[in-house]
This record gives sequence, C-alpha cells and structure tokens, in this order.
Amino acid sequence: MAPINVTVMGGRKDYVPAKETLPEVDAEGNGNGNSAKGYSYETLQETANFLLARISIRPTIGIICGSGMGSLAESIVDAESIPYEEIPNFPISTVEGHHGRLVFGRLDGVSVVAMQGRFHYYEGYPLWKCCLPVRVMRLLGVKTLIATNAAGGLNPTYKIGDLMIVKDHINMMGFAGNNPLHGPNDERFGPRFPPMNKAYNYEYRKLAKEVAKEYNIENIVREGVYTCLGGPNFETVAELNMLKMVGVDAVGMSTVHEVITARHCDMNVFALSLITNECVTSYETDDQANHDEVLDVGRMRQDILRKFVSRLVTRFHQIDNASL
Ligand SMILES: O=P(O)(O)O[C@@H]1C[C@H](O)[C@@H](CO)O1
Ligand code: HPA
Repeated sequence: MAPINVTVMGGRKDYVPAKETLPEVDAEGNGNGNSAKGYSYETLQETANFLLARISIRPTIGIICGSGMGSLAESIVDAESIPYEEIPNFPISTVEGHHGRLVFGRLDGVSVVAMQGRFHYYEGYPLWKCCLPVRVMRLLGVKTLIATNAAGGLNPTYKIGDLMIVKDHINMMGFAGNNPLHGPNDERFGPRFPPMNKAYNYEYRKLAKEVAKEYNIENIVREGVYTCLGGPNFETVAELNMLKMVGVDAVGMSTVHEVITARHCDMNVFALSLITNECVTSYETDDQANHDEVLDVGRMRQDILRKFVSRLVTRFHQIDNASL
C-alpha cells in the first residue's frame, strides 16, 4: 500500500495504514455506514456453513462480550475458537479489549457461541456489518442472544462496577436514520416492520434478578435504559444532560443495533451493561471518561460477570426448553 502524506503536529510524516487493521469499505464503496447494501441471505448462509463444517458444537445461546469483558468466554469448556480473519465475510476487530474470535463450546453443559470482540460503528463499519454476526448466529441455530457491554452510568444512583440489566433502549442513531435494517428487507431474516416494544425478554430479566439474589449481588444489580451513540468520542456534558432528561440510565457505543437485528430474526434477547465509569454531567470537575478505565473495571468485575452470565445461560436454557 502506498504511503499517505499526513500533516501531524510538528510537521509532515509518511503514514502507512496498517491494512489488516482497517475495515474495508462496503460493496458500494462506502465506508461511512450509510449504505443500504448488506450481505445477502445466501452469503451469510455460506458463512454459517463454513462454521458448521469447522465446529462440532451446535450452539443455542450466543454471547457478545463487551469491552474488557472477553474473559466471559474463558469459562467455556470444550472450546473451539475461530479467529475472525479466518471466517468468510466477517469483519475484523480493531479495538483494544476485543480479541477478535468466535469461541464455541459449553457453559454448564449448554452449547454456546461467544463473540470475543464485537464490531462498532466508529471502527468504520456500517451498522448492518456490525450486526452481521448476529444473523450468522441465527443461521447456526442460536435462538437466544446475551449482549454485554461496558457503559457509562448516567443514573446518579449507579456506581462503578454495577451491573445494569437492560430493560429498554433508546435508538439515538436510529433517530438520525441510521439503522441496521435500513435497505431492502429479506423476509427470510424477518419482517419489514419488526416491533421493538418487547425487545428485552421479560422472563430473562426476572430470572436475572433471581440469580442476582441467589448470588448475593443484588446490591450491585440494577435495571435501566441504555442508549448507544456512534462514538468514538465520549459524550459532552450537554449531551449527557439531555440523555438524562429523556430517561437514559447508561450510555455506550454498541448493543442497540445488535438487539434490533436479533429481534428482527426472532431471537430472545438479554442485555447487560457493566457500569465502568460515572458520566460527567457537570463542568465543575476534571474527571474524564477513558478507555483504560473501562478495561480496568472489566477486569475488576470479571469473576462476578463470569459466574453471573454462566448461571444465566443455564437458567435461560431451562426456560427456553420448557416453553418448547
Ligand atoms: O463494546 P462495548 O460497547 O462494550 O464498548 C464500550 C463502548 C466503546 O467501544 C468502548 C469505550 O471505552 O467501550
Ligand atoms: N460513554 C460511551 N460509551 C462508554 C462509556 C461512556 O461513558 N463508558 C463505556 N463505554
């Protein structure tokens, strides 16, 4: 790749983009996320077939690990991992704290697949591509999605290290017309106009609160509303105060579009936010959100998260099977 001349502070410098770490533009040549073109059902079926040929597990529950929460996948036994680079049509992870592989295996005897590394809009991927793994999971036979994320706590009662069961979301990016389902609809995935009022499964949320009691962690488990902004910058004070006014409890840069995609293809959804920082809603402070702190809190809470999510997998599996 030819060097690009860029002006940096202190003068000009030759910069060679690390090709393997830059997301490619989409099929229409757009890298800005506004393309209506996604991969076809057949293309994603090819991806699913590739994975089915490589792995012996047939997962029914899919887990997306949030920033710094990759260790969730380390409890998986009989694990078979496939790096994203080896998976046809898959993007690659470019964010620190996101390993970039699918881990198939068993959690407490339940067959699962975990994404150790998710795709974010700010990495340059259009929303449909950020959510491509969700559709692939569905084609693999996954019926339940557990999406985890790191988020800033906006609700003033939330503390760093709290776990927020997501009860609902506000799709801020959708307000601006950016939606993973934008563009032609393939009914084999789901309907043109999917409802979103029961996006976060009520039974799962109830169970999660029971498990929190069982594990004596109910004092750190909350339930609230999440929103996703496009990132990569953290929010301004004015933005955060506006979000607070409209009822947002936690702010992040993911999950909402994954949940929309999952509900579109009729998956049951549970989402969990780890509160990694308190949002700065005042001008009278020197505090600043930063990614290192996000990763540190992920490490600090890794044992609790692993135990909690493993137990949720077992309990969700029980109720999914009971309702068959
Ligand atoms: O992948 P998630 O949503 O957990 O990551 C959050 C949002 C940004 O990617 C990053 C900011 O530190 O953490
Ligand atoms: N804002 C947005 N995304 C985040 C935050 C935040 O404060 N913390 C972790 N991810």
